[in-house]
Amino acid sequence: MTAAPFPTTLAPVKRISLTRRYLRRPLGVIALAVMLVIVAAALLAPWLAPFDPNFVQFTLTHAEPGNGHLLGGDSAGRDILSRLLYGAQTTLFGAVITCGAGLLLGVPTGVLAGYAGGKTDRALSWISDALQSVPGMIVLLVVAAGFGQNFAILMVTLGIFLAPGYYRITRARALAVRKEPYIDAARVAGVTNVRILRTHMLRAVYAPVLVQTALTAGIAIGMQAGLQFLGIGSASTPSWGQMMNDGFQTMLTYPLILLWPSIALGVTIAALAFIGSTLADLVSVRSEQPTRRARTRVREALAAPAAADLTERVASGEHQHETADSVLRVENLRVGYATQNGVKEVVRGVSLDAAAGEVLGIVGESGSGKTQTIFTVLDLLPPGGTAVADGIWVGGKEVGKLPARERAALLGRSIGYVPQEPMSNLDPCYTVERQLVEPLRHVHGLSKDAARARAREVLVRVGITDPDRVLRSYPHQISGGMAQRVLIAGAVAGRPSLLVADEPTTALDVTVQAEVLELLRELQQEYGMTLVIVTHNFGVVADICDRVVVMKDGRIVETGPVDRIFNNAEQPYTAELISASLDDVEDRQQLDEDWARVAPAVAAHVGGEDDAR
Ligand SMILES: Nc1ncnc2c1ncn2[C@@H]1O[C@H](COP(=O)(O)OP(=O)(O)OP(=O)(O)O)[C@@H](O)[C@H]1O
Repeated sequence: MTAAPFPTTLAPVKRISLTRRYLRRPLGVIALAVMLVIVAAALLAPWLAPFDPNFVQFTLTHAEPGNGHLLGGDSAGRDILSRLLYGAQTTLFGAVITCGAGLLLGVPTGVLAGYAGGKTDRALSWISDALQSVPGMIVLLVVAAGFGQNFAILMVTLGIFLAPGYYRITRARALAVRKEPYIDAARVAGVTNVRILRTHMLRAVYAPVLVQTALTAGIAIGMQAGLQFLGIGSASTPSWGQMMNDGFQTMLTYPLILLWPSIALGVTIAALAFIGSTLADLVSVRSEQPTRRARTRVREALAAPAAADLTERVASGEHQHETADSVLRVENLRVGYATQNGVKEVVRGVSLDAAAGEVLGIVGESGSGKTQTIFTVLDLLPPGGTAVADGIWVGGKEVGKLPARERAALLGRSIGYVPQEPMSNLDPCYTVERQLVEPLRHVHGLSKDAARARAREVLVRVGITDPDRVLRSYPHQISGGMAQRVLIAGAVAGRPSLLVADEPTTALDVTVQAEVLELLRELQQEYGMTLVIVTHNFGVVADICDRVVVMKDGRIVETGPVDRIFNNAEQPYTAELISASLDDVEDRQQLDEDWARVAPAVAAHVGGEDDAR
């Protein structure tokens, strides 16, 4: 038997370090190598430089390369290569001082402002803004007038002016992390603020700080060269800016004198820019988006015809209705994600359908692939997810064959969606009215007044007694149960033919749960909709479903009318799940043991059906 092309159980998630991910980017690796060569040249200058950088030989004035002087001589008769090597020291030293000052000032204050908020945030942000509004170059020239010979002071001053760059990114990151529940949990557990700042906060900001440092170093090197070009700094310390000044004087007659330091400066700044942009790519959201190649790889693995005859690859589930009679029909759906260990397949050949007016329950334990299945139908798979199917039909139309725009229009008009978390599915920036009225106007083409009247009418229908107040409210002004009613109202307001509800009662308390289920059933009957309800709870299935699909590990274990499944489940796994769900007594281990026992037989059974079809 051929080996399965991908793991059949979920692979453990491996965390890949930033360094390893960086080393996979060729452009970043080249830039880093160039930078390392420049750093090595600077550090080893006393050994690599063939001459003293300030040693003057009259015969070397404006000399062409050759005679032991690889890059020739400058206007004062000094060896250009030696001055370049020592100049690299000055340049990198200046960049380190600037970045150090920026880091020391910007990072702790940014983290503190983001974490503490309130007055601290306002005061520190005011200082940062003020610093940015001061013309830095003028201050640098004033400082240069006072400490012209001491370049370190000048670079520290530059670092102070570049600190707001660090401040802004660390403050924004800390503001976001401060709202995370794990920070609240740490506080409740008695972890001190200083410790939270040192651990959680600094860890959260380190990646953007790395990116900022690469960019700041590039800016610092450019500014430093500019100041040295103007003649600021000690004349006895070789620097690239000074060398450019010298070359500039004789640019037309001896262009090579200007060329060498310009190349050194350009290459160094470009290397830092590439390092910065590679890092930015790796730590930004963009890196979570899979590449086209990765998508193709997943699609090929999911559709691999060579593996089609494997027991693991047959479709599971069955169709009860003709395509023309089905409001929803899914055939052999596979969903996968690219991981370091290959393709992780989370839905493994699911076939199901639902007719007009039918209530279909998709039930299964956590991670069984219920949500991924309906997310594919709704076109809501997260960016990393890739789906392949023999076909998905909504209202008799094969959605996969429609152009993206038509598909969005069809889904928007035909399907209403009730999500799991009511509060996080309402935009806190807009009133309930705006959120109900906008889709009715723009998707369903109602006028503003008609849309408002419809929104009010459905709010009343879902049991909201003061619809005008709720319409005026923002999401935080209403309760969770009311928010779920608002979402149900929004889902049915466009009179869809299919209503999909994903664990619609999970986030609600028990009394509200029963009311919401009752409401869904009433609306389904009243509007004649098909209702597909995703749940892990057989109690919900018993309450409102006509038919049920039982899922485990991305496959359908069993499907049938609710009465039959409850009274005479064919699969022991289903029976265990029912009793665990209703009585809450069976333990998890028992479920797993039963599944391990029957899994091969189930796979063979559904495989046989699939082949026959
Ligand atoms: N963005 C993602 N990247 C990788 N794997 C994912 C992603 N989203 C979901 N999965 C995996 O897909 C599998 C199925 O998830 P799904 O959300 O469909 O489960 P579920 O049956 O709806 O469970 P629950 O009731 O807990 O939501 C899980 O193993 C999950 O880890």
